[in-house]
Amino acid sequence: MKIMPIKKIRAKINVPPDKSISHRILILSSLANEKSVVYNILNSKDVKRTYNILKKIGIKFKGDFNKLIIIPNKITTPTQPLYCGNSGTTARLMSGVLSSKNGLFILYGDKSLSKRPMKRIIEPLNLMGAEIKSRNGEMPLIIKGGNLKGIEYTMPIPSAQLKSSIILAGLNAKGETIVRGDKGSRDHTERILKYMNAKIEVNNEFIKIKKSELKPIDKFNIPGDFSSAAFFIALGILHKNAKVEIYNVNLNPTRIGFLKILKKMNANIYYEVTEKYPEPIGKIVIETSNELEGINVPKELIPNAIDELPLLALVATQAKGKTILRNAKELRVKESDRIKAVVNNMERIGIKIKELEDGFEIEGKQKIIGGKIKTYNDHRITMMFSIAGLLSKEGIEINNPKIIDISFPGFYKIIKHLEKDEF
Ligand SMILES: O=C(O)C1=C[C@@H](OP(=O)(O)O)[C@@H](O)[C@H](O)C1
Ligand SMILES: C=C(OP(=O)(O)O)C(=O)O
Repeated sequence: MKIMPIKKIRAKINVPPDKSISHRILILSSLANEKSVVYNILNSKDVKRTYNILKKIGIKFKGDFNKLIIIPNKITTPTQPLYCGNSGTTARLMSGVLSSKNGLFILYGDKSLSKRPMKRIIEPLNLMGAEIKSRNGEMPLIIKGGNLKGIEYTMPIPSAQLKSSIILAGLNAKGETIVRGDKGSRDHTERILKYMNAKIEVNNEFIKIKKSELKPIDKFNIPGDFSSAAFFIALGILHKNAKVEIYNVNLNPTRIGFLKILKKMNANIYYEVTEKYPEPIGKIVIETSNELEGINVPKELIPNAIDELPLLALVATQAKGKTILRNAKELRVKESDRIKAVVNNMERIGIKIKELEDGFEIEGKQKIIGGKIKTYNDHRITMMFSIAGLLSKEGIEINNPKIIDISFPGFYKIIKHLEKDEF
C-alpha cells in the first residue's frame, strides 16, 4: 500500500477506545465479586488476547465488545498454554494475576514478545512466593501460582506493566504490598481499583495494596485512546493546511506527556477536559503549526509519552533547530527496537537522524521525500510512517499495513476520510 500526500485536512475524528484501559477493565472485572457490564471495549488484536486467556481460565462472558457482561468465576488450570500474541500488557498483567492463583499456567507469545524482557516481573512475583520459570527471563513463562505474601519492592524502571503486575498479585496476597519507584507511569490500574473499592493507597512515594474484595464495574466509559489520537495530533501540527478536532479522548495526566512536549515546541494545540471521573476525558483541537522549535525532551515527561516518542521524531523534522531525545532506552524493548526502527526508516525517506543509545538527535527543517519503509511488524511504527506518507513529497510504501489491528483497527479508514472537509 502506498500512502500519498494530501493537500488539505479539515477533520473531526473519534479514535477507538483506549487499549490500556480495555485490558485492565477485562482483567479487573473478572476478579470482582459479581458480574460487570462494560461498554465500548477496544476490539483490537492485543485486547482479544487478554479476553481469550480470561475465557480459557474459566471467566464467563456474554455479549460482544460493544456491550460485554463479565461473569467472574473460579480460576482453573487450563489444558493448553495461554497465548499472549504480540501483547506485552497481556503477558505482564496476566502473570501478576496467575501468580496469585493456585494452579499451573504457561504463557507464551509471538516472535516479538518472546524477545521482550520478563525478568522485571519474574523477580518481584517470585519474591512474593510464585514459582515462575523461564529461559533467560524470556517467554514462555511457566507459572506455579498461589499462596503469595506481600512485599515491599522498588522498581528499577518506571513501567506501568511492571507496577500493575505486582499490584494484581498483591490483590490476592497475604499482608500488604508496597511498590516504589514509579515515576508517573500510566495509572489506569490504580484508578480502576479505587473505582472498584479496593484497599489501595496511592501517593507520590508509593502504592500500597491489600487483599481486597472488588465491587463490579458499572457505567465505566472507556474513552478514546490518546496514543491513537497522537498520530492525528502530529499530522495536524505538521501538515501545511490542517485543522483537526479529536473528541472523547482520554486526557489522563499520566498519558499526555506528548501534548506537553508539543506545547513546549510551540505547537498550535488546545485541549479541554470535559469529564473527570474515573478517567479525564475531553477534546483536542490541532492546527498547522509553522513556528515549531526543537527541544531537549525533559526526562520527567518520558514515562508519560513513552508510546508517542517515535512520533516525536517526525515532529522534530519540521521544527527549527535540533531536537534531542535521551533517557528512552525502553524504546528498544517494545514490539520492535523502536529507536532502530525510527532511525532506519527516517533514513529510508530522506531524513538525517543520529541514533543514540537511549534516543535520537534530529536537526529540523528537513524535507520528507518518501520511499519504502520497513514496518518491523510494529503497529506504531507502521502508523507513524503512514502519517509521514501524508506529509511526504513522493508518498510512502508500507508492506504489511494489517499489523495496525494490534491497537487501532480503522486507522486507514480515518486516513481515507481525511480528504473530506468536515468543517
Ligand atoms: O501498562 C500499559 O498498558 C502499557 C505500558 C507501557 O509499557 P511499559 O510498562 O513497559 O512502559 C506502554 O508502552 C504500553 O504500550 C502499554
Ligand atoms: C508497547 C505497546 O504495547 P504492549 O507493551 O502491550 O505490547 C504499545 O502498544 O505500544
